[in-house]
Amino acid sequence: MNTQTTSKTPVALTIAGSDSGGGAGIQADLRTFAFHCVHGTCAITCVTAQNTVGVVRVDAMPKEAVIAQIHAVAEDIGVQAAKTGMLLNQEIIAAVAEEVEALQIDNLVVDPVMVSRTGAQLISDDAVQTISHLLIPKAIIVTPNRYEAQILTNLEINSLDDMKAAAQMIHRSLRAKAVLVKGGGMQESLRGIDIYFDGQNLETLSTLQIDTKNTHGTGCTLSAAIAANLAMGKDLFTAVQQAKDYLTTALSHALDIGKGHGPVGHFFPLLKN
Ligand SMILES: Nc1ncnc2c1ncn2[C@@H]1O[C@H](COP(=O)(O)OP(=O)(O)OP(=O)(O)O)[C@@H](O)[C@H]1O
Ligand SMILES: Cc1ncc(COP(=O)(O)O)c(N)n1
Repeated sequence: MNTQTTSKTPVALTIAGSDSGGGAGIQADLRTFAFHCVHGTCAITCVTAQNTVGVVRVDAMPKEAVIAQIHAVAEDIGVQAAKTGMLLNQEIIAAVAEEVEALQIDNLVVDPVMVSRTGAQLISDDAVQTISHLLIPKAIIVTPNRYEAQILTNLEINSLDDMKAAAQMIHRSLRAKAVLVKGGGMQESLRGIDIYFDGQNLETLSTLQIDTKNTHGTGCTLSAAIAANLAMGKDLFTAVQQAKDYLTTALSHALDIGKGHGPVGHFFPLLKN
């Protein structure tokens, strides 16, 4: 028996909430890391009771517990890249921002989970301010959806030009190193088109539009795939492009489970047909 362990295994950390339905949050992130051959570690910020129809209940972890999880991973295993998802409240966001600064985690992908695809705000106004001012400046990239980009900029976003203006404003006024404004919440002709801006390059990333109601976990999967690619040492734009390809394939293999929006499917590398 070969007892050697694999050396130089890339490690990624997700700091996010648990989704009991397994479609989004920590569960989607760890699955995405695994399908990139990246070892996944996690710091759970909150536990949601949710399914394909909606969120029934959310219980926050104490901020000390969140920090202890990050510490335990960082001081022993090390972290090549991290992503944040649902951070829930101001205390957790501020503590996470302080910790990533102290640990000098440079490859930090911030998915600013604030508003659902349907436009409902998921966190308090205070928490929005804390994400904007404490966390986004520490990110290598921030990935707002349409509504999150609207909140971060106070712009109405209805067109591709609006998405571009928002990406540029988030870069400039919130000091985000790079921005990906996602188009999943746009009208049908723009769905699946994302705008990338890193201060120099303004790129439009478009893919096949997938006609499915099973879109739960798209944002989590995309940001986790970016973090996985960064953990493997890819440059930022390549990491984003390849993550987008992964997400599009996962979306085209989405799982038709539950009564609502089923999760994107990650099993495609294992499927024969
Ligand atoms: N129908 C679709 N076809 C192809 N790509 C899509 C489709 N819907 C969303 N996407 C892509 O999914 C990714 C996530 O975008 P979205 O705007 O849905 O983010 P989100 O709101 O954070 O996700 P979620 O709906 O999971 O909360 C983006 O790359 C977006 O372009
Ligand atoms: C615990 C948790 N985290 C994040 C999301 C958003 O998921 P997504 O934007 O990928 O659908 C969610 N529904 N639940």
